[in-house]
Amino acid sequence: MRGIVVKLDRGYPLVETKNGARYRCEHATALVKGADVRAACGDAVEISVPSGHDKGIIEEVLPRRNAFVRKDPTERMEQQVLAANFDKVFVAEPCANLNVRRLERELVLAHESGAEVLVLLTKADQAESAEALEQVRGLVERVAQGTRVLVISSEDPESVEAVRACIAPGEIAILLGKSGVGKSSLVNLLVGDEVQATGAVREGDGKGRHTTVSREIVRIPGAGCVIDMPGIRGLALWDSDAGIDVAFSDIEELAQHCRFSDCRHGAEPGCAVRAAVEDGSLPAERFESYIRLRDEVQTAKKRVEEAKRIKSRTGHPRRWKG
Ligand SMILES: Nc1nc2c(ncn2[C@@H]2O[C@H](COP(=O)(O)OP(=O)(O)OP(=O)(O)O)[C@@H](O)[C@H]2O)c(=O)[nH]1
Ligand SMILES: [Zn+2]
Repeated sequence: MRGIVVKLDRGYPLVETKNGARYRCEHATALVKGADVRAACGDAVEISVPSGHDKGIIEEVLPRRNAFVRKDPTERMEQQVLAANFDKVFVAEPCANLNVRRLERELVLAHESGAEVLVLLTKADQAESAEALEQVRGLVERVAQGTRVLVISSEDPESVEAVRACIAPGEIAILLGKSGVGKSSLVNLLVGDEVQATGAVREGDGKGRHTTVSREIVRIPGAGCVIDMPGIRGLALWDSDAGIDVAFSDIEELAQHCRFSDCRHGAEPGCAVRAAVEDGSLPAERFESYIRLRDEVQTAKKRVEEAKRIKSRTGHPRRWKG
C-alpha cells in the first residue's frame, strides 16, 4: 500500500493511505540497516501490514521532491530530515525581539529546501508603535532579500486569512520558528480548532510551558496543509551552500565583481565584497554572518569527509539518514 507519513509519534511514523486509514509503522530492517533510511513527515512510503502484527512496516521511502534538513543535534556527522515533499516554508519571527542572526540562519535552511519561502512577522500587536512595526518590517525585507513578508497577529483575523490564502489546496507548507513565536496559535486560528496546545493553555497547570514534540500534517479548511516544526532549538547547518547563495544573494551578486572568481573575500586583492563593506553599502554584521554561516557549512562538510575516511579505513559502518 502507498501512503503518506502524516505524523511522527514518539519516533513511530503514522502513515495515512489513500482511503484515509492510518497505520502506526516501523521501518523494515532492510531500510535501517546500512544506509539507515528513516521516514520523515510528508514522505511518500510503501507499507505492508502483516496479519497478526500490531504495526505496519515501511518497506520503501519513495524519492523526495525536497526536504528540510538540519545537522542532527545528537550526532556529530549526520543530517536529520525534519520534513519532506512540501511546497512552501514560512519562517516566523516576532515583531518585538526580532533576532536578525536567527532569521538569517532560518532563511538559509528554508531556501536550501528549494521550496518557496515567506517570512511571517508575528505578534504585530506587541510592536511598540506603528512606526516601530514599519521599521522592523523594513529591516526584515532587507534581510530577506525580496522574500515576501507578511505581518500577522492572532488578534487580527484578516492577517490570518492572508496566511490561509498563501496555502493553496493540495499544497503543504512548513512552519519554522523558535518556540513561543506563535506557531501553534496560528495553526489553531487557521484550523479554527484547538489542535495544537499553545503556551497559554498550559501555563496554569504547574507543569511548565508546553512545547509541542510531535510533527504532524494538519489540514486547513479552505486551503492546503501545514506542518508545525516545534521545538527547533538548534538549527545547525548541514549542506547549505545553495541556501546561502539564495539567502545572501546580495553578497553573491557582489562576488561576481571580485577579481578572482574563487575569491573567499578574505585578504585577496580586488575583493568587491570587502569593498562594499568598507564603503558602507554592505552592513558589516551581514558580511560577518555570511562568513560565519559559510564556515559552519565548510566545517560540517569536512567532518563528513573525515567520517568517510574513518569508515573506509576501519570498515566500521557509519549510520546515515535520509
Ligand atoms: N500578543 C500576542 N500573543 C500571541 C500571538 N500569537 C501567539 N501569542 C501568545 O504567545 C505564546 C506562545 O504562542 P504559541 O502559539 O504556543 O507559540 P509556538 O511558536 O507554537 O511555541 P511552541 O509550541 O513552543 O513551538 C502564547 O501565550 C500565545 O497566546 C499574537 O499574535 N499576539
Ligand atoms: Zn571577494
